[in-house]
Amino acid sequence: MSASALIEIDNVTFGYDGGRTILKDLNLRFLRGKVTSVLGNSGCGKTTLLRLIGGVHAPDQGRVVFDGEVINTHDRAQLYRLRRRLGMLFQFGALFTDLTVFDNVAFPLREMTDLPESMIRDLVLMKLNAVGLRGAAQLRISEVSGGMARRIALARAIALDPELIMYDEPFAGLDLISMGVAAQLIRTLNDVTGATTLLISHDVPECMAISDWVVLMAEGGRVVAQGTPADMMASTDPEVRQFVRGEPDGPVKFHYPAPSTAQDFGVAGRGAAR
Ligand SMILES: Nc1ncnc2c1ncn2[C@@H]1O[C@H](COP(=O)(O)OP(=O)(O)OP(=O)(O)O)[C@@H](O)[C@H]1O
Repeated sequence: MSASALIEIDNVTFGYDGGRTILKDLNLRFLRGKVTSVLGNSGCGKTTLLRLIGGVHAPDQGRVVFDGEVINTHDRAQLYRLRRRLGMLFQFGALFTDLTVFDNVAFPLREMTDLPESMIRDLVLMKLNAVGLRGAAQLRISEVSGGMARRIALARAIALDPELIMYDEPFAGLDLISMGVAAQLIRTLNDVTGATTLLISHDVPECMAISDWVVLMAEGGRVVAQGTPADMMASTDPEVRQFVRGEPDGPVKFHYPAPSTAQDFGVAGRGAAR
């Protein structure tokens, strides 16, 4: 990949509290203006990667670089500056249920800027318009559907015009139509705002449909493969094929290692089991 990376993960190794290594010697680049998806099975370290980029944790080894600056989790002023440039949408990115849709989106603008209320109003309505919910501005969060709530959270995540938008499982719990809408929105918002998007998810078809680049990660933060969605779909690597085609069995086993069923259910060789 070229030099225009917004985020660089250089030889990063990390374990929580110095415990088990979650990411080992990880190297990745996320290019400016692109939508990149990181796919991988549960527990392989995807959320951990987002936390390192957000400066929540520091790597044990290696460095995380944001726009040429090494993230230093001890430098509070730097973190504050970097986080203002980041929009994060977490799986259960809680909206304030007692507030209106409008006030939820206005929240980061009121907290982080000194803009006059008239300008906040215009910005909020613009963001809501971008997610198709300008007309819902005065509803309370308790009155909106799950799919709408996700779009509101999205409008809130982009309220401050972040340069990097990170999504953690943005499709979780959505029905197929809402999922398609959310996916297209993520793509559109990236392109319209000129942001860079990083997405972690289990939902392969949605990620393939909207990403410029896809990274398949496995246990320990091992990068199994990366490439364009077309590259990934055409891959003959059994591990990639299993993942992108959702094949039930392949190198990654469905079952967590366990004693044999015969042993667990007490049916081992009937005659033999006493
Ligand atoms: N705060 C924490 N302290 C200790 N261990 C953690 C912490 N957060 C995550 N882990 C462990 O780190 C590993 C990677 O977790 P992570 O959430 O990054 O995976 P993931 O790929 O995002 O999984 P999922 O797709 O299920 O969200 C898991 O084994 C998890 O149990």
